[in-house]
Amino acid sequence: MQYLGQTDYNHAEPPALGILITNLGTPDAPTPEALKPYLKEFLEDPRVVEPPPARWLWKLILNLLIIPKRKHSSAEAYASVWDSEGPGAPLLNISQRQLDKLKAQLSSQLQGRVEFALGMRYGNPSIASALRELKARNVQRLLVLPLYPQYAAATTGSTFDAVSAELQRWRWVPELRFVNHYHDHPGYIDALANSIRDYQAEHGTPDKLIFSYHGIPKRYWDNGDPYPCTCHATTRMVAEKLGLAPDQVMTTFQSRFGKEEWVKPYTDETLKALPAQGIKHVQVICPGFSADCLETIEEIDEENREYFMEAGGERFGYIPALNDRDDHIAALADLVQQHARGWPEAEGAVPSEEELAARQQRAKTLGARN
Ligand SMILES: C=CC1=C(C)c2cc3[nH]c(cc4nc(cc5[nH]c(cc1n2)c(C)c5CCC(=O)O)C(CCC(=O)O)=C4C)c(C)c3C=C
Ligand SMILES: [Fe+2]
Ligand SMILES: [Fe+2]
Repeated sequence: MQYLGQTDYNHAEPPALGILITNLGTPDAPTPEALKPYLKEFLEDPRVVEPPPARWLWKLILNLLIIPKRKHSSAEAYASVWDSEGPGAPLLNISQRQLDKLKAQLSSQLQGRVEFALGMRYGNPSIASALRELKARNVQRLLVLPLYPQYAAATTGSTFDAVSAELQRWRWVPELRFVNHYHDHPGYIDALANSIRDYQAEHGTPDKLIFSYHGIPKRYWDNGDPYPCTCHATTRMVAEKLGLAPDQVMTTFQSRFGKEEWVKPYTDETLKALPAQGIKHVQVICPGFSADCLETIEEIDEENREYFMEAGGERFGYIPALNDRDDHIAALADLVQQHARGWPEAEGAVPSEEELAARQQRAKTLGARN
């Protein structure tokens, strides 16, 4: 095994703090050909589908039965949300805007050299490519911020796997910090509450405000995944902030995959049942999605809207994800600042002119060789 190293390392170049933001990722195009490798990478991840004891059997079923069928329906769903601007996938476009705004906000707030990159867990730009970009910019301290507010092994845990798999290949491993979750961060809760107020100022208040989170199989929760509990915590904190009574809000789980039981209540079944209980006006917010994507635009705002209206609902509102709202970016910037504290150089110990000159001198003497 040849570890990745830089043989012409420049000792005079000041080291940088790297901020890597990540999200789930998206196919390169809304076509069955592009969906095939994306779904394969995604669904072969053992953090996502914790495989039965015979892993080879799951891979066989996945590649021979599931992907050949699903790549067509998924491509169709992606085509319906594909943007005409930017790279196309909403998740990627929005993530890029989040990165640019976070960079603009933090560059003036953090001291010393700071470099930023965006990496996707599946598809492109990959986490490995983003890390190499940061390495090329002399990042020696790394802060990873997965844009999943609630920790889940399938998302945050899997991101850790991808980051560490890449770093295991490096000769000079950077110092590493990894944000685990921010489901209860005051800035995040405020931004959600503000986004609800903004939406309701225009569209009125509903009979029920539904907080819909991506689900996980119930088995994962039974085995110790904290995810459903932290989803409930986010709902409770936002409801308290808005002064809403417990019966005015509800937490549900969407995006089931496969036949086993997932955490309940299910978003789709709830929306189909509510009109018969006299709840005719709902608004849905998806706080677990930091950016709008297939699962919010197509699944909630199209598919689930239809379920509700067909069941006798009268008004359905989808409250957009926090995306690149200023208060969301401010919350993320605060999170980065909190986690970047206490690193000697990140605190502002930028090398002095004399130190830089001395480093240059040493570099010359050493022939700039590592
Ligand atoms: C067993 C399968 C899946 C688990 C577990 C799972 C957990 C999980 N996912 C997200 C966030 C997103 N998922 C997205 C798409 C998506 N998810 C699954 C399956 C599982 N997810 C599939 C097969 C897909 C692909 C789309 C499809 O074919 O239906 C997305 C959207 C990506 C996009 O490009 O827009 C996000 C975001 C979380 C937060 C989570 C566990 C907490
Ligand atoms: Fe998912
Ligand atoms: Fe979905």
